[in-house]
Amino acid sequence: MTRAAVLGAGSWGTAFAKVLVDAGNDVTLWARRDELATRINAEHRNEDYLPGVELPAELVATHDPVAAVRDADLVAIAIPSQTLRENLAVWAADLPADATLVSLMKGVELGSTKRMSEVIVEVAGVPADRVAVVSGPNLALEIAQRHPTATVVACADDTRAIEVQKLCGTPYFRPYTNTDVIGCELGGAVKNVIALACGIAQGMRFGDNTLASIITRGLAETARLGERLGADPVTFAGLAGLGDLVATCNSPLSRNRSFGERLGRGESLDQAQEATHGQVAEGVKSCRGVLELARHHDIDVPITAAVEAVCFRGLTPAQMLELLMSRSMKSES
Ligand SMILES: NC(=O)c1ccc[n+]([C@@H]2O[C@H](COP(=O)([O-])OP(=O)(O)OC[C@H]3O[C@@H](n4cnc5c(N)ncnc54)[C@H](O)[C@@H]3O)[C@@H](O)[C@H]2O)c1
Ligand SMILES: O=P(O)(O)OC[C@H](O)CO
Repeated sequence: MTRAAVLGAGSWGTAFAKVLVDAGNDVTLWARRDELATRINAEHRNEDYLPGVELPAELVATHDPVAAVRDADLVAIAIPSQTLRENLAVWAADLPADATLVSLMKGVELGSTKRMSEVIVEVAGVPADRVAVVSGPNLALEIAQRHPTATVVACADDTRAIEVQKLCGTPYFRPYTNTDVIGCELGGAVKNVIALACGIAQGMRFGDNTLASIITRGLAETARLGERLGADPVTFAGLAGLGDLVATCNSPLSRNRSFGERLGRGESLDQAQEATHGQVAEGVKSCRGVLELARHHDIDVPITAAVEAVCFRGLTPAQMLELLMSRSMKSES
């Protein structure tokens, strides 16, 4: 039996740990709070993050990261992107030498503008082909409820991607492989920002045409930036691109879309933040990282820039829509 560790017992870490148990692995879940680990072991539930979901009795939770990763063949990480560097610096020395490290996170690091797999390579001191990324239309609660879902396992080493694919495939969770790590990761990080924009439009009570326009033009700016960074443009038409955008931008379960909706209704950043009850809306931080990255490569990302301006520069949602609609006319491509 394969030993797997999942570091982070929030919505996605817990749901992915459940997937790994259902796929037949021996899984330990690390929780930041000792009290949560104890509760998961006693009640087989994680109500704050996955309400109403019964977790498998075989899933073991611990507050001790060393115990969590001991002898693990696969170590998956699901914590807020901006905390990865500091946490991994503590965990790195105890990671088993040959384990595959899997990023479940969707963000861009502020300051360095690095993708999460790049941060893992740097901080854990491992070769890039030992790091895989899982990304796609993967709303945690739906997966925990076993709704049929597809995803992508991206790794520069195709053989390793296939191994991870086998380890996390279940009758309700269908992973495809891809060697385009840049495209898959960027798709996941930028869609959070586009989902904020969709939420803002939703909060302003605009309809489906507006949503579809933001989704499609959001995909265009993601692909434009991705191509410049070396991604395969085809990836953006796949699960980690279009698939994730459609799911996140349309779902009331998305924290990013809900956060945007509050901004669109006129709430402040602090008010919207408070309403997340500590859960992460990655797009709020990543919009700055993505914008920095795009500017560094001289790529135009108007929706990302507009979202960043609403979050941090006092632009109102009405001004944001006006700004986007009054840009100079151009060809679609
Ligand atoms: N929730 C989803 O549906 C989903 C799906 C796919 C990917 N993701 C991505 O997975 C990552 C984790 O998201 P989530 O949904 O599990 O978030 P979450 O907010 O539900 O949980 C985050 C977890 O990280 C812990 N945490 C918070 N601050 C921390 C810190 N400073 N150090 C260590 N741990 C800390 C929390 O205690 C919690 O257990 C994000 O990058 C997100 O974009 C989420
Ligand atoms: O709830 P969100 O907005 O973080 O989105 C969750 C997942 O990334 C959807 O694939």
